[in-house]
Amino acid sequence: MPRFQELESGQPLVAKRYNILQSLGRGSFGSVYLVLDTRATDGEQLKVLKQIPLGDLQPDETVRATQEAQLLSQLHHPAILTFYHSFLEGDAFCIITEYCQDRDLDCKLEEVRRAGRSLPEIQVIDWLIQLLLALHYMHDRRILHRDLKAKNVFLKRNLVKIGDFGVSCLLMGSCDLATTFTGTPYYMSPEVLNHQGYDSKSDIWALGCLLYEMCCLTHAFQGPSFLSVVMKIVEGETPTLPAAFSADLNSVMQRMLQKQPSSRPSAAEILKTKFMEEHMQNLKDRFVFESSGAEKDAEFIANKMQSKVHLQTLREWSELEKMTPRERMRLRKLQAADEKAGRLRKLAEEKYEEIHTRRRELRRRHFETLSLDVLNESREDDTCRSQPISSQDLQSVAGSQVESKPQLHDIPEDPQAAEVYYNQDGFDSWSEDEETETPAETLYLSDPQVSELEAMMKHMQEVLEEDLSDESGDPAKPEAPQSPQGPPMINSSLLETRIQNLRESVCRRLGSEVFQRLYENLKAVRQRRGAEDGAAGEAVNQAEDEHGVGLQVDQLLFYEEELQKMRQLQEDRAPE
Ligand SMILES: Nc1ncnc2c1ncn2[C@@H]1O[C@H](COP(=O)(O)OP(=O)(O)OP(=O)(O)O)[C@@H](O)[C@H]1O
Repeated sequence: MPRFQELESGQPLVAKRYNILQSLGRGSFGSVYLVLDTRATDGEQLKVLKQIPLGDLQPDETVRATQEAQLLSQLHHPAILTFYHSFLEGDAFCIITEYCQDRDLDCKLEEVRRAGRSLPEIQVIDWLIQLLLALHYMHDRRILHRDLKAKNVFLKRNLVKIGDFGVSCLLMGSCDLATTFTGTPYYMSPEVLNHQGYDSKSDIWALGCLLYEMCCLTHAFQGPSFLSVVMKIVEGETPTLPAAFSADLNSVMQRMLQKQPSSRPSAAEILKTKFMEEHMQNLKDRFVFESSGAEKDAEFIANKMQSKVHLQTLREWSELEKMTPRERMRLRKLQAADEKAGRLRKLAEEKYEEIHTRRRELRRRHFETLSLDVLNESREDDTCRSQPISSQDLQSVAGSQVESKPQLHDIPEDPQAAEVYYNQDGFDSWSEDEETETPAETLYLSDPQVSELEAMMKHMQEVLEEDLSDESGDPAKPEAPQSPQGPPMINSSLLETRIQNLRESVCRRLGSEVFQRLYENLKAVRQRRGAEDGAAGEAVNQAEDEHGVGLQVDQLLFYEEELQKMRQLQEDRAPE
């Protein structure tokens, strides 16, 4: 199989349809590429290809991973990264997912941190609602995420999408194992660290950590060593949000970070609190506003109104001039356009009034800051724009699907050229009949974008109408997810690969000599188990741990110890 890195345009397509455009990066499981789907029929040509080397995966495990991947492709939620399909190509397992051009939440938070800013509370809540809706949808279907973290939340036109749902399970061969051994410890719950199993409440814990991170731009539980992070999670105090955030939001986060899983609310219970319901209603209104194209209507109307002013100027000019027959003909045409502009103006005034009434209503619902354009900071003054989705972004993303309209300043002064402009501008094609319908110019969002908003609104409406007290009695509802039963299926060869990858990555960053010293040092600290945290922290500091390398080495040692324990368990269970 050709290495994907070598594939460029003109090279063979992957799976006979995907053209690799660029590399997006490397994660702990494999490489990620932006691809062009040459057979896309859904308007989403850009997709993501995740290529995971199979290593020593056994054939039956490969089949199971493919089956599970197919299951994931049947999940449809606007806040869950769409999983299109998976296939085997040479020595790699490939997954095709939706592409999120605004990258992941980890990058976004880093950007905000570097700029010395913070996220406004309303933005945090907008994202929290979407993430809770996604978890609610998955938990209802007895599916757990198990690896929720900022890096697995993607941003697309300011909507959030949880990615890598179940992917770690597909790859580790066991969800229990996946939970313990995927990436970072920062989101691990006390029950996972105490080996008490993972359930839906552990996903809630991880989301609580993420909520803290969105507000404070640092991890909820931090420490200089892996062990110190673990100790804070298991025994430390529940963190509090800074005073800049509301007491209601702080209380939501603290409930999500209860040490006892049973004391944590479910996603639906959080969404059903008065505080969250109000925000959901508010978000729903803004989505209605966006998807109806009302924002673009305003721009359209403004352009048309100014065109009318321009027509008057031209008419006055022509009266002053001695007109040739050709110019008179032109004037007649302009007058006809002028009359149409008059009718249009009337329509425009009505539309304007409608939009302003709606805006006033939105503001009334404690929504002062319509323009929290986190993704597009440059448009700070544009307070009329509703924040979650900017139609300018959508237009640029939709690219060829959306025709750009001529701007007012493009109107030529020369009457002949102006005539061409008016013809292009659609005056002549605007029939009386059409005036009563929605003009084509209001269709600014592409179908997938509108349906995404509509789907999100539908999910919010469902939660708003849901009666939680009915939950237990409804036989049609799937049961809440349970902790996995029975002994975990251990795929030690994949785990070894994971450990090996981690080791190589740290070695590359530190150099093998420094790595070895740090490794031995931390190992000695870990072996004196009861040794206080400070000792491990000190050892880590010796490696100038600004990028968390020491923490990774500490984590590597933890993995190795756990692997040993699991091997021992396997041996004990093996038949004589
Ligand atoms: N669907 C996607 N849309 C846009 N960018 C993506 C998408 N999936 C992954 N990426 C980007 O590709 C890079 C690698 O992603 P990947 O998920 O493999 O690893 P990771 O999240 O960085 O680490 P880990 O494997 O430990 O979770 C990241 O920069 C991520 O933002």
